[in-house]
Formats: sequence, C-alpha cells, structure tokens
Amino acid sequence: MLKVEHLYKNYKSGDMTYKVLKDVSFQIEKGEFVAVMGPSGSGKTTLLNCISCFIPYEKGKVMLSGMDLASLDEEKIARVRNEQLGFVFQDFMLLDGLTVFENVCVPKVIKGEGYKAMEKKAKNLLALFEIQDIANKFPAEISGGQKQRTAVARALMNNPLLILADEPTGNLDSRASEAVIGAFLAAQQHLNATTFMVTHDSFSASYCNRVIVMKDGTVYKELVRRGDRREFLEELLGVLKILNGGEGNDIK
Ligand SMILES: Nc1ncnc2c1ncn2[C@@H]1O[C@H](COP(=O)(O)OP(=O)(O)OP(=O)(O)O)[C@@H](O)[C@H]1O
Repeated sequence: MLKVEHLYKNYKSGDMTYKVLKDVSFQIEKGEFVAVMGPSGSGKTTLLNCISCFIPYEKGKVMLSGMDLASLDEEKIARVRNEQLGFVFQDFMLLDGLTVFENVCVPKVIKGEGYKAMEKKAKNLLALFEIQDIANKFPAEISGGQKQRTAVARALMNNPLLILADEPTGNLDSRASEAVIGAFLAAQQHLNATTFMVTHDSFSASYCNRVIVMKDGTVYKELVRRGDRREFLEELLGVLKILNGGEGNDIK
C-alpha cells in the first residue's frame, strides 16, 4: 500500500548540507496501524512530510498504492492530499468558525460532493468515534480529545488510502490520548483504515501492529506486535531504553 524505497533527504542551510534521511526503506500494508518513534531530530516529521510530498527529497521513491507522488503535478498532488491522504496534526487544525459536523465535512466540500452523501458519512464517523452529541458545537466548546477525534473523523471523510498522523496525542492527557488511539483502532477495525503515526508516546505506540524506530535518519529497528499489548509495550520500552543510553522510558 505504502512503499518507501531508499529515501534520502537533505536540508541546506548556508553552505552546510544536513543529511536528515539516509536510505530509509519500509512498507505498510492496507489496514495496518504503524507508529514511528525515535529521538528528537531523528527525522520522523521529515519522513512524514516527504511521504505527503510537502517537501521534496533528494533520492528514493514513495509509492502510494502504486502511485509515485513525486511524479504528479501540483494540482494532482493537491487532489491526492485531499482524497487519498488523511492528515491528523498535534494541534488539531480545526476551523474555529465551523461546528464539529462542518469541520468533518470539509474534505467532501473540497471534493465537491453532494450534501446527502456527506451528511451520512459524517454522521457515521461521529457515531463511530462517540462524538455525535457534540456535532453542533464549535472547537472552542469541546475538549482536546474531542477535537482530535473530530480531526480523525475529518481525515477519514474521503476514505483515504492512508492517514498520516503527526504526534496526534502530543497535546493530550492520558485519558484523552486513549480515546484518540481508540478512534484510530475503531477506524482500523470497522473501515480497514491504514494509519502511519509519528509519536513520542510508547503507550500509544503499543496499540499499533508495528513500530518503526528511527535513529539519526535511518530505520534503527522495526518491532512487530505479535501478541499481548502490554508485552509489546515492555519490548518497546526496552528498545527505547537502549536507544536513550539506558535512561528513562519514552523518547524525548
Ligand atoms: N526546514 C528545515 N531546515 C533545516 N533543517 C531542518 C528543517 N526541518 C527539520 N530540520 C532538521 O532536520 C532534523 C530532523 O528534523 P525532524 O523534525 O524531522 O525530526 P523529528 O524526529 O520529527 O524530531 P521531533 O521528535 O523533535 O519532532 C533536525 O535536526 C532538524 O533540526
């Protein structure tokens, strides 16, 4: 579904070139929930931005369901971003002047779909994420967890091939984080959604099928959850501890 092959990304600043992604390769299958973890500066957000073509890269390939996004013109990329990709950001990025229901509908409005289909889909997603009761509230009137579940619903409106989530629980307490991870899991279970999530939170990552651990712009390790979530969390914390030089739990 998503294939990243030998990806290289540099940033230039003055005369200096910083190699940020160095030969990153991995694959994500349809219906997987995959996390990316790694120390600050290891290149997680850069990777996400390369996948969505928000930034260009030096070398390598990003294939989304057989499509090479870098080969598309701006107009086609914009359409892919609205219709084939769903985005969830740390700071929600909801439109303050629109209600929860209206925010969720935005991708379909951009796509130009009729109201009836839009309403049905939005209502289903709001019910799936248990936020139907706040449909007519504005972002300023709801909690952080409710805002993020609204953002996840919005990301799913056009049945995207892939959801890209950058620190979706970064601004939330543990209860709200659990509800948001619950929304991704419900999307996976009921809609066969595929999610690629950057996170510093090993508790959230332990719900994923797989965790890609980055270090210095490379894939340091890939961990696959084979059974119990708590055992996976222990395994994850063990790897993070080694990566942190034996200190602490989560990567900061
Ligand atoms: N626009 C930019 N120009 C120059 N350097 C950049 C730019 N964006 C990121 N970097 C550098 O690239 C490296 C990787 O940054 P990136 O944001 O991808 O890391 P990250 O793993 O997501 O970090 P964090 O966990 O702190 O968000 C860092 O050293 C950062 O300073």
